[in-house]
Amino acid sequence: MLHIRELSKTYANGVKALHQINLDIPTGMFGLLGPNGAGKSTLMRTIATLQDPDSGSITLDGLDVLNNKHEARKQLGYLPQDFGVYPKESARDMLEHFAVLKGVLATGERRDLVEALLKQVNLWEVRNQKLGGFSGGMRQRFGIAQALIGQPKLIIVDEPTAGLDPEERNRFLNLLAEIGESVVVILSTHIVEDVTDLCPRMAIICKGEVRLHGEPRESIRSLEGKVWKRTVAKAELADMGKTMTLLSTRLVGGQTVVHVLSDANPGAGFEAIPPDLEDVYFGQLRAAA
Ligand SMILES: Nc1ncnc2c1ncn2[C@@H]1O[C@H](COP(=O)(O)OP(=O)(O)OP(=O)(O)O)[C@@H](O)[C@H]1O
Repeated sequence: MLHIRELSKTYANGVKALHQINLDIPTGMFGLLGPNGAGKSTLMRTIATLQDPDSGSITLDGLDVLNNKHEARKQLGYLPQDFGVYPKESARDMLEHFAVLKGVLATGERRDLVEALLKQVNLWEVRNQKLGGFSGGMRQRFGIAQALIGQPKLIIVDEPTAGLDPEERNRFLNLLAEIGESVVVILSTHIVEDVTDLCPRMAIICKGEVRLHGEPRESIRSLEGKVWKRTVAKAELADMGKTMTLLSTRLVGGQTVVHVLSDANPGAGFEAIPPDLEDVYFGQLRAAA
């Protein structure tokens, strides 16, 4: 279990990236959802002990992470947003190298570990190919393999599915879900579906603050009967925005479809629809605006 208490960070340029963040994150997949600039990467890097907060604490199964960074690093695996690889190295050689860095020094043990990891992330067949020729999905799965070295209790994955095609994305998320059966996995993303599909618990973070913390299903339930849909002419939108709480506006088959948040029917032509996590997310972003 990971506990984050009152974590705050203001950068030298005055940007308040984290403001008194409190989160409790149990074993399993935890989705950290937020728009660009919300503070997700700052939070991920802070949990990964790569940067210091101004104040606050983080404990992992009782270990004070910020004051025992060396010990904490042994217990965590991190796949950063901009995970770079040496393009001329093979997957196996590079993983061997990471294993050495993580202290797996005995040759036989390391060989067995690398083999097991490559099989786990489904890269065994391509183990001798150069990383430079890997697709985005293969690279991300390789990134997970390196994060798993040392059997970490906590895996931090920062925006891993951006740029992956649907098949690769599914494959990657299934792999994460499998891993999430036994360890804490924090998945930071701005893609709502990633969280809907996978995460029994989540938080929405915006402008450095936690806006919502709980179970996606519960949050969706709290909007039942309050989300309304209508197809509108573009010219109507500006006026609607003045009188109604617009959650989202989307082009569907060439027509603009709006979702509106309202306790009662907001007007002629609206129909009540079952809410989804996107409605929850946009509702929170609007409230934070
Ligand atoms: N080193 C830095 N110095 C100054 N400001 C920073 C620094 N790193 C991030 N910021 C700012 O802090 C805020 C939070 O950034 P952060 O990268 O944590 O957000 P994010 O949710 O990960 O966004 P993205 O999805 O765009 O990566 C942003 O306003 C960003 O511009």
